Amino acid sequence: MATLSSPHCPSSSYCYSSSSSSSESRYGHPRLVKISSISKRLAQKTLSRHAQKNPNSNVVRMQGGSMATKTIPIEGDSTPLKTPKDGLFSATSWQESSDLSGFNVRKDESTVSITVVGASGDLAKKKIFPALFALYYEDFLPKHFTIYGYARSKMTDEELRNMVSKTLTCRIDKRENCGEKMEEFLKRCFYHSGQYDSLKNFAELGKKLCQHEAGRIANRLFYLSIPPNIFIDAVRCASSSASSTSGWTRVIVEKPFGRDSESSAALTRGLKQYLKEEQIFRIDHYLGKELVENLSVLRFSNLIFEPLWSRQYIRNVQLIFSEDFGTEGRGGYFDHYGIIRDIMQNHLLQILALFAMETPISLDAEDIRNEKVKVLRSMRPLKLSDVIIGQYKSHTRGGVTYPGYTDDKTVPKDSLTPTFAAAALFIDNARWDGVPFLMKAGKALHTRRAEIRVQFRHVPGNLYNRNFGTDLDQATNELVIRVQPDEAIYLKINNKVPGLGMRLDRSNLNLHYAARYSKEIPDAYERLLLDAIEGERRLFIRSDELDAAWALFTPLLKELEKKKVHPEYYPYGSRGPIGAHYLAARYNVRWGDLGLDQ
Ligand SMILES: NC(=O)C1=CN([C@@H]2O[C@H](COP(=O)(O)OP(=O)(O)OC[C@H]3O[C@@H](n4cnc5c(N)ncnc54)[C@H](OP(=O)(O)O)[C@@H]3O)[C@@H](O)[C@H]2O)C=CC1
Ligand SMILES: O=C1O[C@H](COP(=O)(O)O)[C@@H](O)[C@H](O)[C@H]1O
Repeated sequence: MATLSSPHCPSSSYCYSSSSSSSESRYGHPRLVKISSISKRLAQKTLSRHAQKNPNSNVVRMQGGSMATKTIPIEGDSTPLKTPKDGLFSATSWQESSDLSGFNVRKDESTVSITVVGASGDLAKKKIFPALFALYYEDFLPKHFTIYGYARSKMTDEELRNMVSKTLTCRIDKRENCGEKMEEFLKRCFYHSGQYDSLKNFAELGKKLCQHEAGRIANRLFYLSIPPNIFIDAVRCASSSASSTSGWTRVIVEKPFGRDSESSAALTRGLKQYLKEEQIFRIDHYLGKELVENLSVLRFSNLIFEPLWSRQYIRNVQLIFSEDFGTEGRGGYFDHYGIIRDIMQNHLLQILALFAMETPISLDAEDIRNEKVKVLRSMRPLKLSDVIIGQYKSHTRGGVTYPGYTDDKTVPKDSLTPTFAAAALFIDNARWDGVPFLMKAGKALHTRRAEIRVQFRHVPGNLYNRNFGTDLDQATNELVIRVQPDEAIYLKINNKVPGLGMRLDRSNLNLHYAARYSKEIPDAYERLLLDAIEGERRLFIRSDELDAAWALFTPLLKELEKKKVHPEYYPYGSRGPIGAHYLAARYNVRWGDLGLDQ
């Protein structure tokens, strides 16, 4: 953290300070690194992957287990490091030492301690521990790692393990030794009970972490899986009492990052009292989804897409999120935020930024984030007239009654909080001038899906126009990127129906992931946790991105609240409010997900 101090680890003569890690990201590009801050295994894996991808690179290549001493160029570090004969380590010489727990350890080895703050909660159980196990199972965690759960609830290590074990699963495509792997993983999970605002309790945690780190270079990752009103307390205490003195300290922060521009800026200021920006990993788990990450690959590594990626060929872009369940169990949280803050201002806007940004100078995190900020700052703040909001009401179908939003006991009966919203957004730059970007997000709808739909313009002077009748929209090409479920990328094209006549239909060129790839798609949290461990920031939100995102939505959110705009009610399990169609029609758009041939 900004000031590194931990009174509990005895100071090491091999104290090594680095705020970033690993020489090479999994994404195959160099970044600011200190090689000794990652484990040997992780470094070897990373470098060998780089070597495969970049056969001409002068980054050191591994040949079997043996490797001659070679120079590794480290960006941002003028002193070339040497690699010893049998592996990849820092320039410090080999040392054996007797550590706190009496084991012999090499002081130039590193370890990662991951503390899940709020370990007793829903997200920790549902996502964080399973993702950590998946990383362990796939051999992605460093050799020396320890996981700590931290929360106020009283629990023993064994009770934490028992709780965690209930949500761990093994890869469907790789079931070997699953039980054994779970046992091994659980043995490396521990629990410490403490208050989020107690320096003393965090210091006790720090002491325990030191024991596990056993004199190695200690890297510490704190995952704040707690309500946002206690973020700053937890960061203050972790920073003062439990940060690393010898390696890096990073903090993953979960959304919501405030409710508007002001509260978000206050949160950022609060965090930056104790952390540097590069230590803060603001998570938006949609950025960790496979098809969202693939957006850049699709655009920038295929000749056929990028030339079409502008107002010249694209008529509109649709970003659609729907869930077929309500706020069940999370009504208390949700009522304070609503769907615009919960989904649009972050997940959908992040996808939009990746979709619409200009080509970054490189794949480096800062270059990508610079382009995202530029596109966000080129957008017009949302106008109330370009937004419609809805709220689900109770509905009975097939003898089953589904509850309305305000039937939830934690939601006020007169709540106006939107559970559905549709909006038209515009980017005022040369590439996208006049192209509507339509967003739609809702809970308790007829289906669960997240997708990006790109509708192209009509073919000018189309020779086959008369085959389509009067509805030319039926003949436009549409590219669909289905983020979930059942990941797919398909392009709707016009095609001749085989036969002697000349009948055309619309068919799909379909890349269906389940059919094409046998490997199970990792959960977004796996990718993001691994990135945070490796110091890769491209999928995390930088503070200026966050400011730009809030600047777009804050005036609208304030107006909705000030004017007490009433939502349009829609039945649980329906396709949402009819107002969404009128909004789209105003811009000459039809929602692609509601067409006949989705
Ligand atoms: N759950 C989800 O699907 C998602 C959650 N998030 C965000 O992740 C974070 C964690 O979410 P989730 O696990 O659902 O949250 P929980 O409400 O389950 O809270 C996590 C833990 O924090 C402690 N806690 C809860 N309320 C308070 C309080 N008022 N004061 C002090 N401690 C409290 C509890 O632990 P104890 O009492 O043991 O200390 C609880 O187990 C939140 O910021 C949430 O917005 C983001 C996306 C999705
Ligand atoms: O961040 C959130 O995301 C979930 C949806 O995530 P998914 O990965 O299951 O699609 C949403 O249910 C929740 O309301 C929101 O806070």
